Amino acid sequence: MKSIIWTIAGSDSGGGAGIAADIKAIESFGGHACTIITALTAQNSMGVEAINAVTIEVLESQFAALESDMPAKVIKIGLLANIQQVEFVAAKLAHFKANWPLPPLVVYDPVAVASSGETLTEDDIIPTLKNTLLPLVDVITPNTQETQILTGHYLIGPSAVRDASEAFFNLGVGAAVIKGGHWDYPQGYCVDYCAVPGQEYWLGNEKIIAPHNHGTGCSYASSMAACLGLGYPLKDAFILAKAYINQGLKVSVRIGQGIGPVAHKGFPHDLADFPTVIEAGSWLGKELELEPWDRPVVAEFSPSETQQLGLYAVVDNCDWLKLCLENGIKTVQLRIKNSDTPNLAEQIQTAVALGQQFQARVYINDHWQLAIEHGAYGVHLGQEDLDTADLVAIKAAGLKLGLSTHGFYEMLRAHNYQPSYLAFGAIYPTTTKDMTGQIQGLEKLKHFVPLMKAYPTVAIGGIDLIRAPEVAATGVGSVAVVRAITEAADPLQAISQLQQAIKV
Ligand SMILES: Cc1ncc(COP(=O)(O)OP(=O)(O)O)c(N)n1
Ligand SMILES: Cc1ncsc1CCOP(=O)(O)O
Ligand SMILES: [Mg+2]
Repeated sequence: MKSIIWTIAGSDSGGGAGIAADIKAIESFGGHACTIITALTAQNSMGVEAINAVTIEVLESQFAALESDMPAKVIKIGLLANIQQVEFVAAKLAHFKANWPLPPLVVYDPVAVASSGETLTEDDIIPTLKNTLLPLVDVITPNTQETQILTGHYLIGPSAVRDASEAFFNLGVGAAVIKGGHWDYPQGYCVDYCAVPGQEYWLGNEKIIAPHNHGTGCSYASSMAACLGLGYPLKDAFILAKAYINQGLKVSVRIGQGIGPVAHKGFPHDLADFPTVIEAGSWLGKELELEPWDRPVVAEFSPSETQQLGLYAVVDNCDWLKLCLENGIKTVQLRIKNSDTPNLAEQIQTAVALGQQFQARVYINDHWQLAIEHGAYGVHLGQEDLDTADLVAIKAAGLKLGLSTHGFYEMLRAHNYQPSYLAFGAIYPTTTKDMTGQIQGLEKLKHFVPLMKAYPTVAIGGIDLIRAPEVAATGVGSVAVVRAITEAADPLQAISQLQQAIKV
């Protein structure tokens, strides 16, 4: 079933912002948009002529109609035209959060000032917003000006952005997404910030010079709301919203005599529209004073000799490794999770020798120092290893590098390193490893594979003989399995059947 997203916002008679933008963005991501209209604005591409706030009775009737039949997974809020509306909406949200079996997430785009410059709300609305609404907000998506109005922080640099997000947390907001479209820092770049207490994400891309950008704020917040409704983690919703806006800005056109609307072009599919995940150690990271600034981002690892790594067996000892190689598997990983395994170094040495003997690609999981020491073909690392492994040494030793990713954010982070292959997981639930909250599903895999078509790609997690054909049909170059081989009644037959099943 489609996820239901309510948008509580004003209508824009010009069709570029507010409710119109929200519906288009939500539907682009496959959500179902329901509307609660707070004001009928009279505006066009030249500006706002009138704001006709609806009465509380009209607001109430819209809430009542939806609440009884179509409860929301996510509620996105845009224009609230006066203090009474803020108080009324806040009371409703408090009620939903306390009483609904599945409390809705609340995304608030604090539309304080229209892009055309006209004030859309009453001047004295701010204290009421802070006291009643913000404590109920899970994600706030202000621009520079709105951040300044709500927090008092003038965004002159990265530390001020952090201070502003802290100020939002102190007001009871769960997560702050501060949009950098209006600040030119670093010069020529557009940098966006997303934070929850204790964790921050920075995204950047070259500024897109697009005069027709009406409705970008509404569309950004609605995209985030839709992605959260689809169950994407915040950092992935952040990436996708940014890509959606970039995509729309690049093809926006004049409609009317003034500023045209950002275009709505569906789920973003072109890597060129996706922002860069800003790493500490990259030049953008240094500009933003991200720590640790002295850990360089090492890129361009030894490329794979093939895009199609085929059936990929992930095993925890050399007996299994040998059996897989003897039965024709050309990509195998030695994954020994216990670092105290007494003969770890010998096993790695044996695995490397077996790989050479069978002219196969043998990757060593985690133990990159021993992999270098024993001249392994490659290493497979996880996202957390990117913060600790000596990538300079791995690259210098000529080892191939495979990287795990779980979602859009991690995929784009891994892309910064230009590894030898990218793995996407877990595609299905698995008992081999705790992947709680990280199950991607086939639909996301269908997005990942074409976006990362420059790399050999691997799908892992819960794949068996039945699922292997649908996984292979996504175009992924390799299917990695543990239990489908190691727990098969007849492992040799399983290997042969899996090899057949992934031929598309
Ligand atoms: C092919 C492949 N993909 C993903 C993983 C998972 O690696 P990682 O994230 O490092 O987790 P652990 O395997 O170390 O638990 C993998 N091993 N192989
Ligand atoms: C190591 C790993 N990383 C993501 S899922 C997974 C385990 C895959 O095991 P299985 O094929 O048995 O589901
Ligand atoms: Mg690992």
